[in-house]
Amino acid sequence: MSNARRSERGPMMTGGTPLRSLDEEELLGHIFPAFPPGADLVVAPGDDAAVLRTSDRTIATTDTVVLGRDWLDAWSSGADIGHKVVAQNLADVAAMGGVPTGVLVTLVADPELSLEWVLDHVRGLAEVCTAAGVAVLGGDLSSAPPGVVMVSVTALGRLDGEPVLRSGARPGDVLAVHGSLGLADAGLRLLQADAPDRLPEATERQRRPEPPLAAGPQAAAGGATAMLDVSDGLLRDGGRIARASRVVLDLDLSALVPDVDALADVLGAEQALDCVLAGGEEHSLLATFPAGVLPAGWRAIGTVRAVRDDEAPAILVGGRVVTHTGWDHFRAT
Ligand SMILES: Nc1ncnc2c1ncn2[C@@H]1O[C@H](COP(=O)(O)OP(=O)(O)O)[C@@H](O)[C@H]1O
Ligand SMILES: Cc1ncc(C[n+]2csc(CCOP(=O)(O)OP(=O)(O)O)c2C)c(N)n1
Ligand SMILES: [Mg+2]
Repeated sequence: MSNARRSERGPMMTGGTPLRSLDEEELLGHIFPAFPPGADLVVAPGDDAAVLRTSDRTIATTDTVVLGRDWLDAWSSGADIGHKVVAQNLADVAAMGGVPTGVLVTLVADPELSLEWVLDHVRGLAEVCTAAGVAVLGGDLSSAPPGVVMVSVTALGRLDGEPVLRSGARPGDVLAVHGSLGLADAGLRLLQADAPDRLPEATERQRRPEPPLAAGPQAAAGGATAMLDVSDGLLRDGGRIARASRVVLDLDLSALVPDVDALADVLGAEQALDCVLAGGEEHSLLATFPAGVLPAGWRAIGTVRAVRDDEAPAILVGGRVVTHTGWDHFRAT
């Protein structure tokens, strides 16, 4: 391979032991010891499939990250990516009102990828699983063309009550958030500007989202009528609740001032507002609750009202339509 081709691949693939020097069994022999034991794991990884003791209703979700689309080698370590891909999956389980129980992990990689990156990656994902009491059930390995690395995680979860859907918001409900808004997008912008140290909290959130997992089942038990995690931006994800529930969500801009202020010194007021309204990858939880029942840790950021004859279901800011769009994988902007 030419040096030019190697340098395109970046440090993940240019130092250490390339995966092509191992066979699959050897690689799995390195990977399995990193996984947490898992109290409900009846058959651990290594057989044709794992066996997990679980509830009678199981939540299932999957999310994938791709090098160059979801992270750059220069920004994130293997452990960061392990943390991120698991956290974003567990956030989807929490957003249904469930408790995550297990994950399956598929790594598809250029054989030049280093074993050291993979082991760091496995350590990062095992850390999140251990902290959340989640078992690693297994996964798959496959090779990929030059420069390609992707990790796909499938998460399972237990549902103790009723699932909280996107479609249950009712006029008169309060719109509330648990967690920060805009930090991960601010971190992305700072990484893109090669200035990650200007707001370390933001770059850390971009690298390692911290979804409030316990707040999902807490919200479900506390009467949440609709819920999701903010992965594509407050307005875009809020719009999904509005359309599924056939209501109008009206954001109260004054409730978002602390989020904007936390970013404005570094990014300026306009970009800070953009991050808060449209920033993806935050994985905070957004939910609606009947008025007067907001559980601890949730803060009201708006209201839910009926759709008028002359309008469609939508999310508004201070009663007005806004044009910030949020993240979309396919649309060229
Ligand atoms: N390729 C696909 N095939 C089948 N279902 C899909 C596919 N991609 C997404 N979905 C489903 O569409 C819905 C929305 O997906 P997505 O926007 O990724 O949700 P989230 O933001 O919660 O991860 C989910 O129910 C998901 O399972
Ligand atoms: C190199 C790079 N470019 C762009 C982004 C920004 N980005 C990637 S995915 C995404 C949105 C969330 O991802 P998605 O797969 O849509 O999550 P889901 O909604 O399925 O949970 C954003 C803002 C990034 N993190 N890294
Ligand atoms: Mg998804």
